[in-house]
Amino acid sequence: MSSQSENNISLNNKENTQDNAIIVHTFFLQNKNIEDLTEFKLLAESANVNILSTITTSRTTPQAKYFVGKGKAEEIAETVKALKADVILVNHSLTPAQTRNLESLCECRVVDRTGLILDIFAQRARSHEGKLQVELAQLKYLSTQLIRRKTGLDQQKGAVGLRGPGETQLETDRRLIKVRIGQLQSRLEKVNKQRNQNRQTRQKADIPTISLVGYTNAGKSTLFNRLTSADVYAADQLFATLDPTLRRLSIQDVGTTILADTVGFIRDLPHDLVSAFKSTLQETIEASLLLHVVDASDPRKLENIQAVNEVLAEINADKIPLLLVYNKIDQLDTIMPHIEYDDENIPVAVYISAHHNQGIDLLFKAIIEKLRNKMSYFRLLLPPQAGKLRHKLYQLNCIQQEIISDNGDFMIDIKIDHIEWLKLIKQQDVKEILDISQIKLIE
Ligand SMILES: Nc1nc2c(ncn2[C@@H]2O[C@H](COP(=O)(O)OP(=O)(O)OP(=O)(O)O)[C@@H](O)[C@H]2O)c(=O)[nH]1
Ligand SMILES: [Mg+2]
Repeated sequence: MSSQSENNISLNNKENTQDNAIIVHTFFLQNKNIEDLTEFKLLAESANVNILSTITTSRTTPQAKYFVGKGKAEEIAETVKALKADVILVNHSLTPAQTRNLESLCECRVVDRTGLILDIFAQRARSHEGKLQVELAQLKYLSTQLIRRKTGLDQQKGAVGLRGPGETQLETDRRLIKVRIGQLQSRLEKVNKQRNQNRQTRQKADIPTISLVGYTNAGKSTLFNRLTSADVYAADQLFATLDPTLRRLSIQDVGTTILADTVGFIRDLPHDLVSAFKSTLQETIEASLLLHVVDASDPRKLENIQAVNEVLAEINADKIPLLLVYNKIDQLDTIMPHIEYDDENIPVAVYISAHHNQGIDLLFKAIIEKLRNKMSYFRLLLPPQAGKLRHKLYQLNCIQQEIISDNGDFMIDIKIDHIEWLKLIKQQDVKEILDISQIKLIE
């Protein structure tokens, strides 16, 4: 695979040696944000690329042919030759034509931001499901980029093997990719079913899931390890975690919960990638509580929070109770571990350092208070002899309405703090009288 137009989305060559890269970043005049470039360099390093040189330029709008201007493109080509670079990494989404034009001018592979993120994902995926998802996302990306592989792929080649008569190579490639995408999707569906079953078992047992979400490198895995004493890979790399990791976590007053560590988010995440990871993010979508971990020492923390909120909205997880966890406060001189409350005295944010073990007790406290605040609505059907339980419900002050039927059954609607509910149904006498199958959740 020495030809530059082959294997475009894979950065690492076969021998798995480090690629030497030139980084290209364009500042748009209204937004001269140096952190964008810093983050891109970190992305490149996370992909195990050796950065030879960084070329920046300013524009008001992208240029159609090369994205950068013609003069800049020539400068890039000269630098590639002088430094013997293997790849050009461009911190934007390029059109297939721009990639192709830049490749032929510079005689060097060109990978854009999406391609780079996909490459990191491909390197990181460990689970069967993760690998399937990455391959699916890569193929979807490849199919949009296909026109670039022009030479030798666009001519009529006649009916050979799988190809239909009169089909061009490009059409064949498209068709094969479509077939493979279909295969991957049906395999993913199977894996997904299994995952759903596991989740349903947990839901039946009424075990709440707490999901760690947040911008990549915020410290989710470090916190996960801190909370569960697990040994999950945490590193100063972007997208260190790809597959979700689940652990039991016992919390005082709440009981058993499941804590989920998840893939980090990043701004400008391609839409296809989000949808490819939807099933991985399912743990997030169905969580009882989200811990949104923020790197409090990042100058762009507000933008990062915004980017994460956008992805949460995209996967319909924006209605789930959420607690902001400002991490890495050891990097800031002025902030001590504390909880921030809203007007109704409900925790909204906790300031901690996962790495230095500061404020973890406060985090637990806030989680308990936050889950306490979560109300559940049930309709119970109680037999006449359940008087004692009915009395308990009255004591808890949670009965909203009660209807007594002719045969003496009680139909009771309750609104109850979720933790109280979990405690209640654990009591032996309640267990004996309450027919779980008769309980209905009311919206
Ligand atoms: N100074 C400081 N560094 C921290 C703290 N928590 C985590 N880190 C560091 O931040 C880096 C990223 O941590 P991870 O836990 O891998 O971050 P993550 O959010 O899981 O990242 P992805 O899996 O890539 O999304 C590591 O180098 C950690 O050691 C903290 O409280 N203080
Ligand atoms: Mg992680």
